[in-house]
Amino acid sequence: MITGTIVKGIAGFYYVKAEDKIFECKARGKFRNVNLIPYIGDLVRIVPEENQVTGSIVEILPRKNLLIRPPVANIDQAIIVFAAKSPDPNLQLLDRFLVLVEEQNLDICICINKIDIDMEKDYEAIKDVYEKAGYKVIVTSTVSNTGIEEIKNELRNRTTVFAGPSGVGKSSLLNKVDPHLKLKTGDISQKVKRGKHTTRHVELLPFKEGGFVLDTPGFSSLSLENIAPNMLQNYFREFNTYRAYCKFSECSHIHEPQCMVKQKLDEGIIDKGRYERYKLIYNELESAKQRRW
Ligand SMILES: Nc1nc2c(ncn2[C@@H]2O[C@H](COP(=O)(O)OP(=O)(O)OP(=O)(O)O)[C@@H](O)[C@H]2O)c(=O)[nH]1
Ligand SMILES: [Zn+2]
Repeated sequence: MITGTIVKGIAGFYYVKAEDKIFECKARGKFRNVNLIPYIGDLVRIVPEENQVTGSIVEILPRKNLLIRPPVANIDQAIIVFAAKSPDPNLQLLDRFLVLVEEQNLDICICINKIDIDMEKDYEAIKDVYEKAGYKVIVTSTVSNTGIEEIKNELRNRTTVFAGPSGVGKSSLLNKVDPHLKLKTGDISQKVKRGKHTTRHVELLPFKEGGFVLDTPGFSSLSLENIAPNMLQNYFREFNTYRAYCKFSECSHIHEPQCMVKQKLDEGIIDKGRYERYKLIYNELESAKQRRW
């Protein structure tokens, strides 16, 4: 019996990477009977057949976590990729990504790519805002090879989901850190054309220096509607230090008096843009909640 990681699943077969080989495996009935379904990312024990190509999964080892969208187990971290230019950074979208990932309790790293075409270096101000909020920010360019080593350091021996809007350079970055990955890159229209003919499976790609990356657009939807409004503050990590000092324990940090979050906003310690986006998402979640009643 050997231990490996499920890297993809197609039509009832699970592909398990173990001892530097990929085994095509069927799941044995034993754990199916107790309603255990293997997920991509699961660490499993397999019994290889003599041919060393096929085998059976006989046990699923305990999971560290399980993402629902995309459905993957044992993810260590998310790298959220944005472009400094082309497409211009949409911070409202970035904060939504962050909320979703914070909710999943993963380590987070923000990557600002394409800095080679940001002549005014506008990305520096964005980097500053998110570093102050408590995030690690890596700036990269696949053209000038900036930050590639830093991304490698993040990926090594961990399982990472790469997320971010279309066209920011996620595939280009992954190809830079490991040319073996050979991901398709290009302009969006080309990809859409190709997309019609290829089914995209969720797949963990083994990183040559150890670890896995998840090849997927990441989060297929950025609907936050399932988050209760009063939970949202937990996912703006720069509020964490202060919210215990608000007068009201149920403080939403919007209209209550003696709110420490608002005080820190006035003092310039909490970023105004981040706070405005918090308010926007909060109000949106409130209206979604009202609609449900
Ligand atoms: N100037 C510049 N262009 C880049 C950089 N990285 C990627 N690009 C270009 O940006 C375009 C999109 O890159 P992709 O790697 O396909 O982007 P993606 O994020 O994987 O896109 P989706 O698969 O649609 O989510 C391509 O034309 C790349 O050549 C960079 O650092 N600088
Ligand atoms: Zn408050």
